[in-house]
Amino acid sequence: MREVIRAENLEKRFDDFVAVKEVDFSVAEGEAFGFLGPNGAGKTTTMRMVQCVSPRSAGYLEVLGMDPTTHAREIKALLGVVPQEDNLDPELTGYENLRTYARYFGVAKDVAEERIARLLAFVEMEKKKDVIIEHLSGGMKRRLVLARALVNDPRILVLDEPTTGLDPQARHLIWDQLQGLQAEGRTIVLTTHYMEEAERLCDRLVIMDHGGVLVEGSPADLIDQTIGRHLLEAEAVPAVLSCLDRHGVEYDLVGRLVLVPTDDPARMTSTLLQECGSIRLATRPTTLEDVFLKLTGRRLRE
Ligand SMILES: Nc1ncnc2c1ncn2[C@@H]1O[C@H](COP(=O)(O)OP(=O)(O)OP(=O)(O)O)[C@@H](O)[C@H]1O
Repeated sequence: MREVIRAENLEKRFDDFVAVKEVDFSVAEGEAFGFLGPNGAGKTTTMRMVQCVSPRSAGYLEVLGMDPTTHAREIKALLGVVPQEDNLDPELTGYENLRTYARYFGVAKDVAEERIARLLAFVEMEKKKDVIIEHLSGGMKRRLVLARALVNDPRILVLDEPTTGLDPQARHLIWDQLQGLQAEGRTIVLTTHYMEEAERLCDRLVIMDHGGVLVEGSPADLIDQTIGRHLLEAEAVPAVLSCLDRHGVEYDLVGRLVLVPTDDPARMTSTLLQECGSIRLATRPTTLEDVFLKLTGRRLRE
């Protein structure tokens, strides 16, 4: 598959603070690629370099075969950007916001009208297209920002926390729309601190922390390689810990819980129940949150 973004040893410094350090990643055409990490991990800073709005301090970066330092205009014309903060013009309507962008990108008037109508339908905002932005809900604004990012018919869609702050229904709608866009063949690059979003949308992702990349892979690979498919959670009482030790089972202690990776949750459950009597335990699929916890000792959202 053709590579559309490549970063090697990418670095961004603000004075003597290194916000992004020695980051490597590559994005293939048509895939959904994610940056998952807690606040301050360096996700937005990385995205801004890709979007050609913040020059890199060191390293190599190529977007659609071009260097953002020398070809910012050409790259920007081929990107659709959903920034972290909604920056729609609050005094204009949704339709007017889209039309302003179409003019900015020099889209011919008749093409723009047809495209804006199609995009408003796509994000389910036809009925509200003439309402001024400040009278819309957060989810509606987010959908309009997504539609606006598509006005120039971009090859790559770059989204910085597309669903932060939205309720579950609004979030699911955006997820469906992003999956639809990927099915059309567009490349999707997104940042998120929601592990569910990363698991659901991303073919591959990097997990970032403190400006660096911890691991890269598909959600399933990262889970398999770091922990395994299932986790058993039990109270970290002495009877449980000594039972696990007796059986030579590895575990992690997190607060008052013991987390036990297992390929056979039913067997592990019955062993513990037989040997420890009445204890509280549960098994569940491993998540990327668990992967992050395992790698850093911290939760994604603390
Ligand atoms: N213009 C700037 N000047 C100085 N420091 C900055 C600047 N922009 C970002 N930083 C710092 O760089 C680090 C990474 O910030 P960044 O916004 O990339 O994190 P993030 O992973 O996107 O986090 P969030 O999930 O909160 O958006 C933070 O410590 C931030 O304070």
